[in-house]
Amino acid sequence: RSPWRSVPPGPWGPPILGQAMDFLDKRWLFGKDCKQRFKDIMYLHCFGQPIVVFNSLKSATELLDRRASIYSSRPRFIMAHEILSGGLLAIFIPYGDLWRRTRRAAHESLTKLAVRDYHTILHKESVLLASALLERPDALEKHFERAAASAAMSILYDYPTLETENDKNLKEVHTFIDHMVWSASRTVFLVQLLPWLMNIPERQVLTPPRWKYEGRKSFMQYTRMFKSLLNQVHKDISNGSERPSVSASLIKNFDRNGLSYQEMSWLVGTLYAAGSETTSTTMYWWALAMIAHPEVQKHAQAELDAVVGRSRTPTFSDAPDLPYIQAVVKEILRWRPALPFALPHATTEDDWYDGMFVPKGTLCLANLWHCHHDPAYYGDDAANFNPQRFLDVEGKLIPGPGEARDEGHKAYGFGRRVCVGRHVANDSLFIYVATILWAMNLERVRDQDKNEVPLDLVTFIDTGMVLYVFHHPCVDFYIRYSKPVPFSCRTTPRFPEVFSILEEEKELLKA
Ligand code: HEM
Repeated sequence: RSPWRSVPPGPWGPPILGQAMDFLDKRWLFGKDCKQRFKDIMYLHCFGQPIVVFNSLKSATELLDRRASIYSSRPRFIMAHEILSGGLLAIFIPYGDLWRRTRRAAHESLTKLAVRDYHTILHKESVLLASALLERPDALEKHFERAAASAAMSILYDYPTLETENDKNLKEVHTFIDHMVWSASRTVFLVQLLPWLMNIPERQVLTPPRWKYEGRKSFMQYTRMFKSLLNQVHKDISNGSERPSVSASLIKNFDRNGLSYQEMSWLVGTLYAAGSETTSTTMYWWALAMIAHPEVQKHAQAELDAVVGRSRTPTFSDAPDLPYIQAVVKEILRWRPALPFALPHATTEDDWYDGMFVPKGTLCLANLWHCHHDPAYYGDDAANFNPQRFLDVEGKLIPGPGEARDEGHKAYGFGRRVCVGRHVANDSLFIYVATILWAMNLERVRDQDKNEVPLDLVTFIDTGMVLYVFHHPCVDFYIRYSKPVPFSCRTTPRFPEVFSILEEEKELLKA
């Protein structure tokens, strides 16, 4: 059976051009009729690049999870990965020995058990976040960004808590992320289209390729930055004054990891790049869900009052008794996955699926947005925010549906490339959500006439990290972080002692 059969012709005439144009108009990807139009799996052969889009959990998990041995590479990101990052950016490393070594090292530092070492950091950040939200609810997004950045820097480098985002090192790391994302997402570099340009030597006389020279120069500059952050932890280890951090654990296991110092420094830098904005974006969506669904807040707060009480903030030891809060975290990752297409995978061998040929080098995208809103898995209310779907009649957590049984969603991706930071992410989201809801009510802002300002629950905005999907002069198609249209909210403390308890805990956690 020809793979083309699964793709209806587009409105622009000849099938190939029609499909390409359809692909450009990416709104349909998020649309309700996506599956009706394109079935479970969509195959596109566009300007030499085979692309597969999975529109159902069944096909995505069948290939990306169960056939992970051949579906776990990444497409080439020549400028962002190979030049700017010297081939060391863990999220884009192709399947092979280097990826295996970096993945193993990252995994060992971020297991469910290892992440417990960072619970104090996360607890402290949650208290700071709650205080900041009570003081200045108008800067909602900024507070989530600061908390995620500060937690990530502390967990990765044992960095002191960041009061603002004006820290010099943090700014440098963000400059790198912006540079990397920009060069990964646009057809700004001809080399992405014509990879043979990589063979032009940097120092030849006629037309020296400045992009290559500049890229390599930036790589050296970023390497110095990541190494200097790691050096600080190294010094602390030598003085015997180090505290738990991912860098410390990597340095101590240096011999076993088989990673060079440079590879290690880039691995930790990548973990920051991968973990910071995903977490803050998810929190931003969560705040939107809370003000749109006051009944969910009430339910969660009743659980918090029963389990935690009103004399202290929630802690990680409360987690087993807070199933509704855990369900809220699962639901937000399902309802609004921060990366609606996860990250692209690439195949390392030819394959067949359901009578369709998937050639080696195919770029594979899971349409998580659609998978997570599929009524076949999540019922008729799949489009709604409803944490109850993860609980049984007694209020206990239940496994997710079918192929999503582990987490209840696939927001962390698939197979061997599944998000290595998911335990940190889950724990961060849990404690932030629990502490904020314990401390305050989040409400919709009202205008002068006391009317509720409408919320846009679906629209995406074109800011934030951009994911490269496909480069071509005619088709510059890329998928972005899903982010809500900016909104603000009002916060009110739930009871008078909230401020004093938060202040006390801040002091305690400082010590
Ligand atoms: C809510 C927060 C997060 C979300 C939604 C998220 C989502 C994802 C997704 C969808 C992928 C791609 C998986 C695939 O290719 O199938 C991924 C990969 C990755 N994530 Fe996360 N992530 C989050 C937080 C974090 C954190 C906190 C860290 C680090 C501490 C992290 C580190 C990574 C790394 C290193 C990869 C690349 C794995 C590889 O290519 O082998 N992520 N994440």
